[in-house]
Amino acid sequence: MTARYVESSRLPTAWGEFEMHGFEDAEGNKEHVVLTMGDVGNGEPVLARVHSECLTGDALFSMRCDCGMQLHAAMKAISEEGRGAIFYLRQEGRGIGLLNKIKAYKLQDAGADTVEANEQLGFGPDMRDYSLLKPMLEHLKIKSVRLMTNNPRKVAALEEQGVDVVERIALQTASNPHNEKYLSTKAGKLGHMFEAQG
Ligand SMILES: Nc1nc2c(ncn2[C@@H]2O[C@H](COP(=O)(O)OP(=O)(O)OP(=O)(O)O)[C@@H](O)[C@H]2O)c(=O)[nH]1
Ligand SMILES: [Zn+2]
Repeated sequence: MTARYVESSRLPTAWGEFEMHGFEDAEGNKEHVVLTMGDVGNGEPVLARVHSECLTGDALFSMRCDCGMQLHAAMKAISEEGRGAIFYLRQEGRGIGLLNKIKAYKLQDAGADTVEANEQLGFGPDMRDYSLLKPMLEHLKIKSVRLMTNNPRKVAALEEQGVDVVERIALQTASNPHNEKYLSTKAGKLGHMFEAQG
């Protein structure tokens, strides 16, 4: 997959002013954004988050997952450093799309875990393709990152794009009764690295 740079603008947010860079991915017919703060192209490792779209968590305050809280935590961390980048990839539902994610939630309400629900719908557990990061990283001249994630596959994916992941920073948010099973499936079946919470 590839993405074409289109335009940039300012984006003032609750966590300060970011620069928003828009990319178009003709293959997936999707529009993606990268939010940056400070000079990310100066060669120093960039505090970065690769965030997969989650309409329910990012915009609708869902408590079924930790996406919204992770996005806010990443924006806050970047604003505190005054420098960083958030790659906001439109790969809703780990790449299966919003309507299929709703179908997966329905199956989860009947007892399936996140991975089983995807499989029952005929999808792999994680359909995301990170190759469209490459043109974004090149455009922004980012060669090394300190990556905020619990997902080892994201670290591997960035390294495959030729980016040096000099550090992985855990991005842990609080669990609640609605997302406990989701978080434990991520740790148990998807290899996410969570530290024990007291
Ligand atoms: N198919 C499916 N996708 C989900 C479900 N819950 C959340 N998602 C999607 O999962 C994506 C977020 O990925 P996660 O696996 O939660 O976390 P991650 O981004 O890989 O890892 P971190 O960097 O640690 O956050 C978003 O695109 C969500 O829409 C679910 O139950 N089923
Ligand atoms: Zn989510």
